[in-house]
Amino acid sequence: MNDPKTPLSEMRERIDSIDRQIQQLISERANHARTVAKVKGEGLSAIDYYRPEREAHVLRMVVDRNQGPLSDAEMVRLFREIMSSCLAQEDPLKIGFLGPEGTFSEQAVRKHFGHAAYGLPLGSIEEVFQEVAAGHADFGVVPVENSGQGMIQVTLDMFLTSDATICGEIELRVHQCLHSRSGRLEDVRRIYAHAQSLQQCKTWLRINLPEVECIAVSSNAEAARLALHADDVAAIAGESAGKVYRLKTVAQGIEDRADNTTRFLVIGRTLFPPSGNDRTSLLVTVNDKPGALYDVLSPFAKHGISLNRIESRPAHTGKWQYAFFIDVSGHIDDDALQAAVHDIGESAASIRVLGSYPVALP
Ligand SMILES: C=C(O[C@@H]1C=C(C(=O)O)C=C[C@H]1O)C(=O)O
Repeated sequence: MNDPKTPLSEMRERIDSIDRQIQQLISERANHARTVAKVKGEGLSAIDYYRPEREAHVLRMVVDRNQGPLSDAEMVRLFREIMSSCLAQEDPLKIGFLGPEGTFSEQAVRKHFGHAAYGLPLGSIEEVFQEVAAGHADFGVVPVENSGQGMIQVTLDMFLTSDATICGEIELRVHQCLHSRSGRLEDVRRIYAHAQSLQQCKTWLRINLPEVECIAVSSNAEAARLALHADDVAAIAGESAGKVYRLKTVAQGIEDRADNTTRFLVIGRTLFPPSGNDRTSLLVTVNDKPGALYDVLSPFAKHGISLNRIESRPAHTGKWQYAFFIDVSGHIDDDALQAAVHDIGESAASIRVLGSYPVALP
């Protein structure tokens, strides 16, 4: 006990022993997951085995059991990666996202599907929808809303013209950084970033770099790529984009709102069963007549369903026709929601269930 190294080496031995057990259990788990996959059918691909509702349930149990010291989000991340590797034993899920590498969309893909999934960087939100529809990607991940700036209209409008379903939602805390080749604030004369990111950092830019020219480009990762070519150019992007393009960080956490969060949707081609804590997205079009919106909303109150969100867009089907994107609590298999959808169908021009999916995990 007098040797100060003894307690340390004892602790390390204990950690080694725990690691051996963890590793053995992970292997055992992977074997079970493989057996489950065999039960579901031989020779199928990952998308046939993948059960988002079961994964959400597994992760909620992880949160319920968690007693620290690691946070719920950390525990969920670790278990997500274990499930990701278990599922990818067959062949990995292919996930389309708004590229290039290093975007917040890619971070959302990793948060939801883990690192064993195959990420397919695509050129635009439209392309993500197209590649999912064509079957080139199993799922797609698209941004839909930012806590400070509201809805991303391109994404909403894609649901008006495509058959995409919604299979999940992801909430990502967005931390913005300023990156450049030199890493020195005094060198910066021009800043590249996605328009949304410039908006999110407006106050910081006004205070710290009032004279600098700000230029909007197609993505933050593209901004980082451009910053590689000159010493007086900086890019606003996430930490991972800075790493991908080997830039130095001039400043971090430069977003104006401390709770800056972007919500992403997982899009696919099918609907999944209930997970126990779900949200349903509906697309309702109405004709221009008195009380149209009242007729859409009153069935939710009548059947005791909580409305989470409503957003209106021009419907593209005719002048002055409107499409309402409505998110409610519950799964479309619930009797109350079935009844509400039936009632709305009586008065609305059309109603479509975009998807029922597990509420975002931490
Ligand atoms: C093992 C299963 O299949 C897949 C793998 C899971 C896992 O590793 O826990 C969970 C759901 C499925 O995506 C299952 O359905 O239980």
